[in-house]
Amino acid sequence: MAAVAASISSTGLFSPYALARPKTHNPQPHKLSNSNSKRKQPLRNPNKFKTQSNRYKSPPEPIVLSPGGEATTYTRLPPKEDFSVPFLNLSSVVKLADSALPKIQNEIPDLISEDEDEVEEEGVNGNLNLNYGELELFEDDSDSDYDEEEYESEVEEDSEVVRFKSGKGVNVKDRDGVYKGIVKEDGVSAKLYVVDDEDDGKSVNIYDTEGEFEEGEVKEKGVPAVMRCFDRAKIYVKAGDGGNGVVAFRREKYVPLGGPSGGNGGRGGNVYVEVDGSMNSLLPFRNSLHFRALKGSHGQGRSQDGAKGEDVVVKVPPGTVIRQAGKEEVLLLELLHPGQRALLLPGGRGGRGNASFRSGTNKVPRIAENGEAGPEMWLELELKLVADVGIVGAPNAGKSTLLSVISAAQPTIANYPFTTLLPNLGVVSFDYDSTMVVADLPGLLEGAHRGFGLGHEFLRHTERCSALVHVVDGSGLQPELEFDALRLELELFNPELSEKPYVVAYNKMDLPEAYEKWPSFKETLENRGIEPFCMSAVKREGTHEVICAAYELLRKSKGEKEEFEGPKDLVNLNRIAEMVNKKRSASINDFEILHDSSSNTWHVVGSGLQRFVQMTNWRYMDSEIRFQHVLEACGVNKSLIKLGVKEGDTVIIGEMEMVWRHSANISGLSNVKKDSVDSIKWPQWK
Ligand SMILES: Nc1nc2c(ncn2[C@@H]2O[C@H](COP(=O)(O)OP(=O)(O)OP(=O)(O)O)[C@@H](O)[C@H]2O)c(=O)[nH]1
Ligand SMILES: [Mg+2]
Repeated sequence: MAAVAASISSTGLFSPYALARPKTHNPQPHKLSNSNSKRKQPLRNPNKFKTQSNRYKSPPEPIVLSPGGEATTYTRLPPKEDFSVPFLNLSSVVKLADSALPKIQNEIPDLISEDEDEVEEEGVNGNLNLNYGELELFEDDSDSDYDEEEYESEVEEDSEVVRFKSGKGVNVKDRDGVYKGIVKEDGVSAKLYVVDDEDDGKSVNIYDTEGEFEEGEVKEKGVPAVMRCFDRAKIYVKAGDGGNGVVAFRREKYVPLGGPSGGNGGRGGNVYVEVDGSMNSLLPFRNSLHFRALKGSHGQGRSQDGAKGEDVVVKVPPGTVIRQAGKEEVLLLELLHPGQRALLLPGGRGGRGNASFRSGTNKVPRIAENGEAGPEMWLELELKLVADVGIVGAPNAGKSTLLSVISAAQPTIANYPFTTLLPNLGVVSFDYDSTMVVADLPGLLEGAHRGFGLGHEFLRHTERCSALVHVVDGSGLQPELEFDALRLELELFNPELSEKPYVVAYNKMDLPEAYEKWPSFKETLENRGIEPFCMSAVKREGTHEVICAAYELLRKSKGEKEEFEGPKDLVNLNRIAEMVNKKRSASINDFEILHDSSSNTWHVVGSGLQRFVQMTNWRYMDSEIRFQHVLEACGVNKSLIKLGVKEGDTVIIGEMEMVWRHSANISGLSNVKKDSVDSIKWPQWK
């Protein structure tokens, strides 16, 4: 400790470190590979940065709810260009029940006459590098707004390779007719054999892969962007930096030697997360994903402290789960109830002005601190619906119709699969006290557990439901098989789901084909100990019984849960902020030294020390002296010497890169002019 100040006073060098400059101030040599690359990036478009300051002033707009009386209906069709699933060619629609249909494979030879051999050779039995076998592409030609120019597929004459352009979905199915996903990205290429079917003028395309489709890829691409954003979002949050403290002295008539009067910087703004009951999806985060709280103002002369930076509040819908990006397994927060507010990131502390450094031994301190940098992080948000009962079933089974009949919700109903892309919520009220929230979920397909169709995106929503209603389309070919396939999907996705209590509702009883099959369906299920209900959702017959049975299950399961779990602990919503604060208050004495012998570099790592370096304002001479003093006091110098640091080695602490110089009398460090060091008392580092 003594030697440092001694050598400064005697030699005028900053010893043991010469060249003590922050890395960012020193553009030449000693730049290390791990130096902050962000700072080196040139501003590509400075205008962008100007507008960003307004972003956090306008938190995401809540989605306007469609009128639904007492019910909350969450139907919101995404912008047209964002999805392409609903406009399927009906002839190519796949339902769970379609597994019993004659396979499309058998139809192909009829459609292809001359090219049959070629198809057999290259297209069908060719080298398909896929796990799930051969695929078939069905172009989306039922879209009335179909724009030839927008969707250009270049067919190269000899190779028949088609390159897709984005903005148009092409549905991919395998030979069993099972829907696999959508080609939606630009430039995905596939080998197509385009064969015109003269009867209806449509074309049939048989797919041979170019290798672009990986199973995982299909899943990601298969979900239109709007749906990926509906219940998942990645956002960036940053708390405001603290304002800088300043060095100032009081100068006033008749007040000689007025003393230091530099004010402290203001604290940076905090980042909060708040549950907004009027929101129902994470779609607003599609357009705004950076949330930055404002920086605290700098201190001023006359001991004026800077103002606090403005906070930013990120509004999320109820049922949002927050994780740190890249560490998905660690759940940070779960926000369920409207009005809940969590302090996520506390703003940086304001730097102290020179008035705060005044002490009995140093009455004219020429030192002030930088404001502390506000913490920042990327967060993964995931929305899990908070519904009591989930309606599940194959596409087109009548799930939305059922919801529209039992609640005031008005979901879109239409005679094509995947009408429902976003879950709809409806409130079913029996009387004042007994209500339940029912979610109509998008149709399930075989393979949903592997992410096909709307797969994972929506099965997840059923996780929170206490009971399920299985709607079975009675007009399908084999309703029993459809039901079994659905149960299997749920089980494969999550065995816990299949253990939830459920009601089976056999729908479309008004249709003769459904009516005829009802006795055999009922018998099959009864033999397995399940009591199915029959109903006609459009005619509102039998729906009341179904929903009463679901309510009964819900009541029972809620009672059991309470008995089992007991009262829930109050959750500490400010957990993350506490973690940040704990890290901030890490002692300056806790550090580690890493040595890179190839470049003779020593890294001193410790959050307390790094924070100290970041807050040191190098413009002031006294800051550098204090810096040396702190390094000595917390034992960095001693440790380095002990580890064998050599003259000329590079030492890196946080943003600082320095060169080590032994002082002339290194061996007598602790004995030299001890008094001269202790004569200046620095305020304790906090
Ligand atoms: N005849 C008859 N048709 C019905 C009945 N229930 C629903 N439908 C029809 O079946 C079609 C599909 O109904 P939806 O309620 O949209 O089906 P869904 O299960 O929500 O379909 P997706 O959202 O696409 O998964 C519509 O044309 C309805 O009119 C019923 O009880 N009888
Ligand atoms: Mg629907």
